[in-house]
Amino acid sequence: MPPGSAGPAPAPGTPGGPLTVADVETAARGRLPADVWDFIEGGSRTEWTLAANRAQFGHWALRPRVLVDVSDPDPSVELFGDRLAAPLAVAPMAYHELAHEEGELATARAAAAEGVPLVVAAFAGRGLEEIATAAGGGAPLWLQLYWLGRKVVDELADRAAVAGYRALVVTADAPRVARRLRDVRNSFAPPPHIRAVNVDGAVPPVTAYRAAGASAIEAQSRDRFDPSVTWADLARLRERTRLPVVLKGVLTAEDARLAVEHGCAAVIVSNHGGRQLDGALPSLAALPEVAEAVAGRIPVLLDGGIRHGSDIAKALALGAQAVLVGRPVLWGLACAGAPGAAGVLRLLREEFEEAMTLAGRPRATDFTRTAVTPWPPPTWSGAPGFGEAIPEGS
Ligand SMILES: Cc1cc2nc3c(=O)[nH]c(=O)nc-3n(C[C@H](O)[C@H](O)[C@H](O)COP(=O)(O)O)c2cc1C
Ligand SMILES: CCCCC(=O)C(=O)O
Repeated sequence: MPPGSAGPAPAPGTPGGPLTVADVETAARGRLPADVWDFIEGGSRTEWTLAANRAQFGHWALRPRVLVDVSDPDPSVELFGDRLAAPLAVAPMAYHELAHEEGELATARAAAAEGVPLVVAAFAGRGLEEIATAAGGGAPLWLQLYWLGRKVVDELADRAAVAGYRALVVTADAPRVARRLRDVRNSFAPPPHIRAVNVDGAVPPVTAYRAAGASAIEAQSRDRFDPSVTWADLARLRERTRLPVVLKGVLTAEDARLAVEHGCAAVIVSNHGGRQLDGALPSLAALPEVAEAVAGRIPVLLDGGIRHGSDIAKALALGAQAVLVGRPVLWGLACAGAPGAAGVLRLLREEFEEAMTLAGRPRATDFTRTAVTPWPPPTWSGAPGFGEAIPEGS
């Protein structure tokens, strides 16, 4: 049990429980050791991109339609042959046991209860087969991969296929883990009982890299991530596996086009939650150009800063078919284990359903480009226009 806590906090949706994702965040903070909190919450360097991810949602406003029959809103969407209860998935995050002792097993149960995919991280603390058992077929599982050498990647891809995973997610924005100053100041390393069991043997445990004034996670990545990989390696993996290959960490039209050309089944517009290239554009700002370049050929997903149902609506309107949510799921886990994480997912789905109903857009696919407008309008002096051309002379 995390220090300072006396049993589970109420999960969202229970009487007296949190009403917003921000409430869950506040409750989680009091339940986690300071260095773990910093690792989860933090971004790289100045944390500009981390803040910009959130701020960008404030630069778009929804355009509601009225007198539309919204008696039966349906937030579900289909991805890779699976029907999802909402256009929502759990983003890959290493070491869920930092938030709760049941780790990814609890998250898998939460995702299954809510009918949304869980992207299991290569650096999960539980075996990918036992996570599949915990999900019990209720949630599609996708496996995230880092470039840890061809042998490790191939083995993980094969195990995922055998265990019934539905997709592979290749993270492309991390040739190494960026410098995260909070982790450096805290000399952060996960405690020794938390191990990346799926890559154990191939990669020395992260605690082996523990050093004063350094992040063990960054040090391990510098030692073991392969920064020489290119599109050719992605193409090779795609040819080798029968699972759809999703590329995570795309922020430009150029890379989106290359992803389509190299046979990716989807792209995830992401800056790794502001944890990799500091100064990179906010993911919502990159979404329109990626969606335009992809032109409907493959699904476009987005993560980074999703904290409300209306954020999901805005992302869909700007070209995403679904979003992934990261930190809030760990906050839910920290508060109340599986029910806490499920509560966060349910809260986001319910908020999204409310947005659908009140915006007069009863299907997820009704959030087209006309469902949002830049805010403040680009013609206002001082408004930068965020992704829209500013008219001459304005
Ligand atoms: C604690 C933590 C660990 C993460 N670990 C991974 C990882 O192992 N692989 C990966 O591709 N992304 C990882 N990410 C990034 C998430 O997949 C996702 O891009 C990001 O958290 C989304 O932003 P959000 O937290 O604002 O929702 C991690 C993020 C956090 C907060
Ligand atoms: C080697 C684990 C990396 C985790 C990660 O990607 C993150 O903390 O953002």
